[in-house]
Amino acid sequence: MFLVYNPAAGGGKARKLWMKVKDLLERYEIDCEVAFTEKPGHAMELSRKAFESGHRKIVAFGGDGTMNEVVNGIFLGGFNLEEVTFGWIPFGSGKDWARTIGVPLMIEEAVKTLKDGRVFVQDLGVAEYESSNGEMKKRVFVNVAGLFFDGFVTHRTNLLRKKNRVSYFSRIFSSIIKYKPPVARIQVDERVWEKKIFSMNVGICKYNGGGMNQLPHAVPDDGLLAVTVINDIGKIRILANLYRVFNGTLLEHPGVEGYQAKKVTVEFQKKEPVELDGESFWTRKISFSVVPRVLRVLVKK
Ligand SMILES: Nc1ncnc2c1ncn2[C@@H]1O[C@H](COP(=O)(O)OP(=O)(O)OP(=O)(O)O)[C@@H](O)[C@H]1O
Repeated sequence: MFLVYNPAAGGGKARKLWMKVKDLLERYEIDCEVAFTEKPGHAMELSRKAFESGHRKIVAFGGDGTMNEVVNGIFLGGFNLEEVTFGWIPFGSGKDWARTIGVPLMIEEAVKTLKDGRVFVQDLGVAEYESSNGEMKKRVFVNVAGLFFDGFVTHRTNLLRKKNRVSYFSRIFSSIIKYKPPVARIQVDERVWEKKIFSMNVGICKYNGGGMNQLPHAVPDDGLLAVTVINDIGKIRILANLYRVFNGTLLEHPGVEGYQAKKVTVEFQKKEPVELDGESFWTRKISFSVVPRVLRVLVKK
């Protein structure tokens, strides 16, 4: 087994937990090679190298961003994802992927799952987008992608030096005030619209932003992308209905549309921030598709 350990996860708190994780790995007799990430993007390189040197069980310690990089390392390396079994010890602000698929959120139980868990095979999201120099790029996502307000707020929170629930929620509120919904052209399978949208998510799983249920209709292994479109219903209504992302009733609001689709394309009039599993970048055009049941993940029995 190969462990990619992100010491920067959880605002750097992960670094202090290494001895605890090491003890747990020994206690559960899990034999593994470990590598620490040294910079953003490094987890991708480490997982690709682990595959090349023969590892087929690749595990990460970190948040959704670390898992995203570990999976992208294998996918963008051109290797067959189905040959790998991924494991995850979730840590950090986003344990959102874990919430849907059943990876334990507590460290000890997550370590134990690496030993005695069962394999769950889920779909994989694929994003193809125009990069800043006009080149088309491809990246996969394991959990949720966010556009419009979701892309904007993720971009702004990623710039925060100190990340905790208070700074995160104050960023959400200040972003709601600041955000100006743009007009965009959206295609969800055969349906096409050109309109102002407040926020949009495309995902394999349900949660993002640290426990917000943005895609209550997502089924991780149905071969489809779940899509939520929040129309431009006005900031007062947005604030008054914010509770719906916490109690799973988002789609019950008449201003919110839910779809299941195989292909989604969004074209903005100018570059806008978009996020994939919490990692943000700017693009003018992005398409999403899905590879059904290809990602093998260890989850609780
Ligand atoms: N050694 C490092 N120093 C700084 N950043 C790193 C390092 N290793 C990895 N990273 C970056 O840390 C970021 C956060 O990782 P991850 O999402 O797993 O944790 P997190 O605590 O949930 O993150 P966040 O709170 O930033 O959302 C990723 O963008 C990753 O590329």
